[in-house]
Amino acid sequence: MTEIRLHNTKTRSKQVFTPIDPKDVRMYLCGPTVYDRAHLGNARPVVVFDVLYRLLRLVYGEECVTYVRNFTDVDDKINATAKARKDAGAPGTLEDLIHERTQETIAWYHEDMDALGAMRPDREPRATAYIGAMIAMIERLILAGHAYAREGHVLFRVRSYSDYGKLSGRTVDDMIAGARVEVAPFKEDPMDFVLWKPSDADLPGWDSPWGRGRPGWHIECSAMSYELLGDTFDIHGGGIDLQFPHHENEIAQSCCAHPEGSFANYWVHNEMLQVEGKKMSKSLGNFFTVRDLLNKGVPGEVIRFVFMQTHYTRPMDWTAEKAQQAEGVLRKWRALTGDVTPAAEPAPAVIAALSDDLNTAGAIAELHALTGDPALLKASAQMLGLLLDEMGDWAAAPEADLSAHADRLAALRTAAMANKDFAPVDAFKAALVAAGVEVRMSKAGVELLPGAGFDAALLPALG
Ligand SMILES: Nc1ncnc2c1ncn2[C@@H]1O[C@H](COP(=O)(O)OP(=O)(O)OP(=O)(O)O)[C@@H](O)[C@H]1O
Ligand SMILES: [Zn+2]
Repeated sequence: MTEIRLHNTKTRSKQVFTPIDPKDVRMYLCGPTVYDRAHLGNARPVVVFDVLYRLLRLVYGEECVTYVRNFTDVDDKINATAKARKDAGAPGTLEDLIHERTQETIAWYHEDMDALGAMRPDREPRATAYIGAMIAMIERLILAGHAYAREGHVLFRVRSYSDYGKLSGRTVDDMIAGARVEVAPFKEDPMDFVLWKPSDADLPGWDSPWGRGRPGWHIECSAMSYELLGDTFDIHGGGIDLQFPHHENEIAQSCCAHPEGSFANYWVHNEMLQVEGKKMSKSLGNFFTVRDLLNKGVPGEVIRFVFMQTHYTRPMDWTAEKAQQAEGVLRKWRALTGDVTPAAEPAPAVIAALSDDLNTAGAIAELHALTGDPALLKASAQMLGLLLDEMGDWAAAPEADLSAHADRLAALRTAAMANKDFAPVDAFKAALVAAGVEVRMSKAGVELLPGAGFDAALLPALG
């Protein structure tokens, strides 16, 4: 059987992956909070873990892998968007509007992630369907002395769990010094975190032994993974931004509520998609959505390809240039493999690259070597979620012929050199750029290339 190696954050090393039960390989990924469209950064873990899911299914068998990714559908940000709609006069109760918002966001999420060629996980639990399981887990924690109730809140007693901080390699004292922790009067210790909190009368809430309230974010993943995957499972994934405190807290809760288990054996974290060196995030406002790109005409397959060119443990930027190169390669491969029936198995070298801690860039390099064997190329690319029929043959649309526009721009430039009036050149060039054309002007001549957001309908008239 193919040996898979994964970088395990827990041990800070690349390890051979040995499942607990090869007939039932179990993976949990922290999913989105469903209050708005996913930005491009949110899509990175989806693609990374989709590649891992596909690999696990190939190695262990399609029926032998369970992949769970949750939807966090209880959150202040969701409430805020629903409230804004209500204030703007939308009909229905706040509860209706919250439900409407989460339903709509989940549908968008599916649409956008489907477009990236990501398979749907086997289970996609919504937090609101597991409130009972969360309450049960919190009760166990209180009974075992790992949590305490105060003023309608329940808090996890961080100092009661001696392994706290192991995943992220910090001591509790470092964490207190380094993090801005909320010092609330009901906390025994500033590090303690919320398992349950009271809810305002007009916001979603559930009856509990501690009054009407709602769960903290961290307990959601502990409860849902326990219910669906058990007290010990194989792989837990998420963005590196979640390592502390979210994952640290998940471990503390799960291991203290179910000391008979060890929670997740392998922790796999993807690095961030960045914008000028900073994490793309809603709070920094430096984001664009997957939908923005798709609407600009960037095929989902191109987005996926660009992601896979960088190892998941490295930060990466999105650039139009990378998208353009990816598009060029995919067009070529799609033309080569169009009607070809894929080979029965992917190339061993592609599987070997993926098995080596998801070396997707290495796997793509292997694909480049397979262009002489279209059937094998197709089977191997499909292993990576590329060249799939269900992604639609976007590459069937011919590349735009921009030669007439290039000639026109060259003629305008020649005229401008003579009469020193560059305004017409600049205007024509700006119109091309607005249509998504990449304009390269040099002494040698004018070159026009359709960029990632190219739209032929916006091309300027030739006059
Ligand atoms: N820039 C990024 N690059 C890669 N992964 C990211 C990035 N931003 C968020 N993620 C991941 O996206 C997933 C969904 O996260 P979540 O819904 O909490 O994001 P969010 O709160 O909308 O994002 P933000 O961090 O922008 O506020 C998580 O696994 C998280 O690690
Ligand atoms: Zn989680």
